[in-house]
Formats: sequence, C-alpha cells, structure tokens
Amino acid sequence: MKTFNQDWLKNALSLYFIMGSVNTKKKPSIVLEEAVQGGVTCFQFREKGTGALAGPEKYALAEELKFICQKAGIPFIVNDDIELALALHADGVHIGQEDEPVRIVREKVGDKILGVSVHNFMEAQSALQVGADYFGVGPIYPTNSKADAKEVQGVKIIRDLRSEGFTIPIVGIGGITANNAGEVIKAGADGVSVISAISLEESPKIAAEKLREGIAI
Ligand SMILES: Cc1ncc(COP(=O)(O)OP(=O)(O)O)c(N)n1
Ligand SMILES: Cc1ncsc1CCOP(=O)(O)O
Ligand SMILES: [Mg+2]
Repeated sequence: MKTFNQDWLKNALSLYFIMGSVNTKKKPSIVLEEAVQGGVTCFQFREKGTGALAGPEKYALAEELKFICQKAGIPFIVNDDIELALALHADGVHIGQEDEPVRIVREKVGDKILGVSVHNFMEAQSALQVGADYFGVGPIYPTNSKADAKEVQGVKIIRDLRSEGFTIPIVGIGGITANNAGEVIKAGADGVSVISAISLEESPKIAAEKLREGIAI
C-alpha cells in the first residue's frame, strides 16, 4: 500500500530540485545542503550528460545525497536508473517517454513515487493508466540543462492538461526561475522543478528562498 496520498505529494513537489555532478562547479553535497536550507521540498538525483559519473562513483554520490534528503525529511527520487533507486531504497523514480515503459517500471518499484514526463494528452492518459503518481511537464521555457529537450511548450500545456481533467500532481520543468515560477503555478502546476536556477547560483540557499517566494502566489 502507498504510504502517501495526492495532497501530500502535491505539497512535497512544490519546490523540486534536480541535480547531478555535471550541473554544478561546486561539491554537489554542499549545493544540496544549502538548497535544503533554502527550502527545497524534494530532490531528484539526475546523473546524466557529458562527464557524468558511473558505477561505484555514481552510487557513492547518490548515497551521500540520499542521506542529506533523509536528514531533511524530503523525498529522494532517482532519474532513469531504476536499479540504483531499488539498491538505495530511494523514495521514488522519474522516467520519461524514452525510458523503460511506465508499466514495467511500476512493477519494479512497487509503491514508490513514480514520476513520468509527459508532453501531451495521449502521453498523460497512458501514463496515468499504468500508474504514474505525478507528471513532469515541459520544457515550459528554453533550457540549457538538457541537450535533447523537446520543443518549448509554455505554460499552456499545463493549463490544457488541467482543463482536460487531469487532477494528478503536476510539476513544470525547463527554464524555470524565481521570476517565472509564479506563472507556472498559476497555470495549474502544483510545483516547479529546477536544475540551473539553484545548482548554478552563487548561493543555492538564497536561490531556493527566492523560488519559494516566486511560487507563493
Ligand atoms: C520532474 C521531471 N520532469 C521531467 C524530467 C525529464 O525526464 P526525461 O524526459 O526522461 O529526460 P531526462 O531527465 O531523463 O533527460 C525530469 N527528469 N524530471
Ligand atoms: C530535465 C529536463 N527535462 C525537461 S527540461 C529539463 C532541464 C531543466 O533544467 P533547468 O531548470 O536548468 O532549465
Ligand atoms: Mg529520463
């Protein structure tokens, strides 16, 4: 049985920070510690891109970051790597349309939080049918953090999914900053997920605080 409900998850996803070692020039654990102090409510370990760690180094970093999340009482989600999530007893996983099928991942992860990237009504409907707990929707704005990002959608995609009747937790992703985060929430998202707006900032703590102000609409 799931240990969380939709209201809890909506709240937990309100300021969703995503990072891997390639997204920062600093020590990832320091960045995450500071982001937690600034009020992030969820974390995704996304070790991806040129220079990304693999094998035991990837595992060790994931373990270190998971410990910080545990101490802070925020969910620790693993991107793409289901086996890593299971080995680490992560709180959840996030997968996209090019990853393992949602139905298979749901079987593998049991009651863990399962996030799925969706870009339109059809993807949303099928992800929901096979057990997604939340949708990651984007890119909302242009992003430099994902080389193979799909076309920019604007906040209309979130408004559309809500008017099509989806009540599942939704987070917007892609190019979100403290200045535009409010628009994403106004369009119907429960939260915003960000990489660079925290990971590349001089002070991840202040960056997270500003994002919290941005979403407090
Ligand atoms: C919260 C959230 N939303 C969307 C994504 C993107 O997932 P995906 O499309 O599988 O792309 P990669 O992140 O794997 O490159 C995400 N990671 N998190
Ligand atoms: C992982 C991902 N999926 C869609 S856009 C994106 C990157 C988001 O990074 P940033 O917040 O720096 O634009
Ligand atoms: Mg993926």
